[in-house]
Amino acid sequence: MNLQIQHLYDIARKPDRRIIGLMSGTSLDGLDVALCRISGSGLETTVVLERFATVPYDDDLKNEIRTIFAKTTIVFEQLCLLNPYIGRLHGQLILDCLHDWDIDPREIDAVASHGQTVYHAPKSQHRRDKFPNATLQIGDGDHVAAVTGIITFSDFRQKHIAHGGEGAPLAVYGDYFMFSKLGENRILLNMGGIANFTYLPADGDASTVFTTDTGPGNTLLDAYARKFLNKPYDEDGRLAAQGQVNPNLLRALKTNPFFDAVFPKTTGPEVFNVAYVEEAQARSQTTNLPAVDMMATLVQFSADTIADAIRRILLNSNNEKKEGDFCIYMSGGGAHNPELTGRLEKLLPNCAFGLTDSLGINGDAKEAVLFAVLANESLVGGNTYFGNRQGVPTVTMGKVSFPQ
Ligand SMILES: Nc1ncnc2c1ncn2[C@@H]1O[C@H](COP(=O)(O)OP(=O)(O)OP(=O)(O)O)[C@@H](O)[C@H]1O
Ligand SMILES: CC(=O)N[C@H]1[C@@H]2OC[C@@H](O2)[C@@H](O)[C@@H]1O[C@H](C)C(=O)O
Repeated sequence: MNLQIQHLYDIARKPDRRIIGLMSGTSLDGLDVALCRISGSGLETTVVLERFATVPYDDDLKNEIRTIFAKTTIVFEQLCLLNPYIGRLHGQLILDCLHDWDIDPREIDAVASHGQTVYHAPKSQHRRDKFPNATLQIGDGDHVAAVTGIITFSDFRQKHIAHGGEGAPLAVYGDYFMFSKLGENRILLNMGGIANFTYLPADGDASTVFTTDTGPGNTLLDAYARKFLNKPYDEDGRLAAQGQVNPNLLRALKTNPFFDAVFPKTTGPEVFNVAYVEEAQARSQTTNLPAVDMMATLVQFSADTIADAIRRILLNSNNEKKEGDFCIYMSGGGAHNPELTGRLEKLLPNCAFGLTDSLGINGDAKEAVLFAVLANESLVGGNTYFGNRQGVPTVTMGKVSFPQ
C-alpha cells in the first residue's frame, strides 16, 4: 500500500485530529488560519480552536488578485500563474504561523484549504442553459501539501455543485454540526464580503436545515471606503454614521432579480460591485450624493437585504413562528461594524442578537474552522442525511493532495 494512503487511514482512526482550516474570502483582507483539534463527526463533532491568526494580504498580492477577481475578461496567463502562486503562498503562511506558535508541522494531521475564490457563477447569474452552476477557487492543494509536507484537502465547492448545489454557502454543514441546539431556533449570520446565513431548527432535524446568501455584506462598503477614505474599510462605520440614507438610491439598489429569486441562492462581487452602484445611482438620479450619504445608504442596503431574507425564512419555515422565537448569532467582519449591526437590530426588533463567540468559536475564525470540520467529515464522517433539501446535498467535500 502507498504509505501516504496508510497515513491517511491512520489519521482517520485517531481519536482526535489536529486540522488547520484556511479561508481567504471575498474581502481579500488576508488568510484566516485556524488550528483546530477535532474529534467525532456529524453532530458528535467537537472542536477546540487551539490557535487562530489572520495573516493580512499585502497590497501587491491584493492588486495581483484584483486583476482577475470577479472579472468576466482577464489575462489568462495571470490566472494560470496565480493558481500555484497562491497555493505556495498559503503553504508558506501556514509554516510561518506554526513557527510563531512553536508547533512542529509534523504534529498537524491535515490542512483544509478553501483557496481564493476568483469567480462565482451560479446559473441564475450566467443564465446560459447548457452550463451548470459554476465557481472557481485557486491556490492548488498540491502546492499547499508540497510546501507544508501536510496532507491537504482542498477545492471543497465542486462536489456541492456536482450534486446540484451552487457551491455555497458551505458553512451550513459545520454550523449544523457545531451549533445546532435542541430547543432553540438559531440563525448563524455571517457578514463577510457577501452575507449569508444558516437556519438551524429547534428540533435539530437535519432535513430542514437551510442556508442562503442574502446579498452584499461589506463588499460595497469596502469598495467605497477605498474610494472615499483610501482605506480598506470604513472602521466602525464612522463615515456611514455621519450620513443620511437616500431613499431613492436605496430603492434602486434593492431593485435586482437576485432579491426576488427563491431561496437558496448565492452571489458575489461579480454582481454587487461599483458598477452596480453606479448604475443604481444613474437610475435614481443620485450621482452627486455626498460620501457620507453614500456610505449610510450602502450600509442600509446590506442591513435591509439581510433582514428581508431572514424575515422571509421566519415566515416560510412555519407560519406560527415569531421573530421572538429566533436567536441570531453574528460572525464575520461585518459583526464588528456597529452601523451594520445596529441597523439590523432595529429591523428585527424581536429577534435576540448575539455573537458566534458566545457559542465558543471566535466569529472571525468561524469560516476557517468550518473547512477544518468539512475535512474531518471527509475523513471520518459522512453519515448525516440532509434530506433532499436544495443547497444542502448529502455529500462530503474536499480533494486530497499528498505531499509526495
Ligand atoms: N471594525 C470594523 N468596522 C467596520 N468593518 C469592519 C471592521 N472589522 C472588519 N470589518 C469588515 O469586515 C471585512 C472582513 O470580513 P471577513 O474577513 O469576514 O470577510 P471575508 O471572509 O473576506 O468575506 P466572505 O465571507 O464574503 O468570503 C472587512 O473588509 C471590513 O469590511
Ligand atoms: C463562492 C464563495 O467563495 N462564496 C463565499 C462568499 O463569502 C461569503 C459567501 O460568499 C459564502 O456563500 C461563501 O463562503 C462561505 C465560507 C461559505 O461557503 O459558507
